[in-house]
Amino acid sequence: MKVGILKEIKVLENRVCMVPTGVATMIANGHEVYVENNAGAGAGFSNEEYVAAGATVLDTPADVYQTCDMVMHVKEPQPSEYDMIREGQIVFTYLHLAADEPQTKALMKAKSINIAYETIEKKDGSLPLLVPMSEVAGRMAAQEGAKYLEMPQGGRGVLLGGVKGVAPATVVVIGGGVVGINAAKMAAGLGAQVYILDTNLERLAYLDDVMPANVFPVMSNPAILKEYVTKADVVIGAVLIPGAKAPKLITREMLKDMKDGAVIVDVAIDQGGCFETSKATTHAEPTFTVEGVVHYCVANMPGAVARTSTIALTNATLPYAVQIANKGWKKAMQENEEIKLGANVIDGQITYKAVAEAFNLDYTPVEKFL
Ligand SMILES: NC(=O)C1=CN([C@@H]2O[C@H](COP(=O)(O)OP(=O)(O)OC[C@H]3O[C@@H](n4cnc5c(N)ncnc54)[C@H](O)[C@@H]3O)[C@@H](O)[C@H]2O)C=CC1
Ligand SMILES: CC(=O)C(=O)O
Ligand SMILES: [Mg+2]
Repeated sequence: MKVGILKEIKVLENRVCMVPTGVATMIANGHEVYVENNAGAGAGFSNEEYVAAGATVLDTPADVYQTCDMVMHVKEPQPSEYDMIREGQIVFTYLHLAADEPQTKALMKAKSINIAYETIEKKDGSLPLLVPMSEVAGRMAAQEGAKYLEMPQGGRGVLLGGVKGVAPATVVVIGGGVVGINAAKMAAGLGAQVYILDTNLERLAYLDDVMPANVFPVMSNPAILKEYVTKADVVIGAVLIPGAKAPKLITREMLKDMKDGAVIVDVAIDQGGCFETSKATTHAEPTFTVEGVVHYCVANMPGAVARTSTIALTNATLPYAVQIANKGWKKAMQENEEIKLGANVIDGQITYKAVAEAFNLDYTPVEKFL
């Protein structure tokens, strides 16, 4: 198969979807790899390293889409690419379709085979291609919360860990999954008083076992949410219903009771965000303020630490990319339930239920195509 490595084009997105050692693995499996010019430069991987690994460098994204049977990205295809995607072409990347109707319709129109990293799911319900970036974004969320609490950044001027004789900041994490546990761990390490809210009792029990003494797992419900965001200096949004639009848990009205200069970090923004007032921002202009509350809503947080993130992401994606390339998408899905759950839009039809539901469009089970 001809495999294409596209350069990321979102603002300040420096990750790349395959490192040179990954290219060597693909080639050892009998495939050809085509890399867009300088695709790895932002993460510190030169064209020369890709060529040494056996890849061919192509000038433009159009060349990559034109040449390859499967194209890979980190982030979702951007509008400038929609018309380049070819019928029957495999597109393997994060898609986050439930938050993006224009992209969903563009991929339907393209009749391509769109496999989303974020809905590939193991038997135990874990999301192996989301986990590494959730670890990064969770850890970053505590850092960003600390940074935007500083007065020059618009925050209320509270130091996360406090100092002797002065209480630390209160951090409320909504969602105790991978993002949540990583955010809580970092905020706790800096000395904050951390509350981690989830609706899954088993998960709360686990968090209670593994979290340090300054992290308090709490069963979430609307009344508890209202109470805890009111006392928070930082609120981190980290909920997920796989593949679906994030539930709006914090309303504009609730912000009015929050402290002036408090900070929201809505990590769930890639799925639409869990605050009513969230809208996606970029690393160039990460924040805005509503009702006196600073909102940080960057949909590609790990792109800011591209070196760490690229290596962590490609460690996880490569084995799946190799399987899809070796077997073709149909056989890969027939033989591996995890990859089958990655099918979001196939040949013009939506094959992931939560995406169809997000836009009230028809759902077609992927089995129809296998
Ligand atoms: N902005 C960015 O750059 C990035 C965003 N993300 C996003 O962060 C979000 C969280 O991802 P993960 O932690 O990996 O998911 P996860 O599946 O590990 O955890 C989600 C948690 O939310 C909980 N939950 C669901 N509904 C809830 C509710 N109503 N109230 C309280 N808790 C609830 C679940 O029980 C689960 O423990 C996802 O949308 C993911 O795509 C991940 C990486 C980067
Ligand atoms: C998961 C995701 O949205 C990211 O890594 O950018
Ligand atoms: Mg994202």
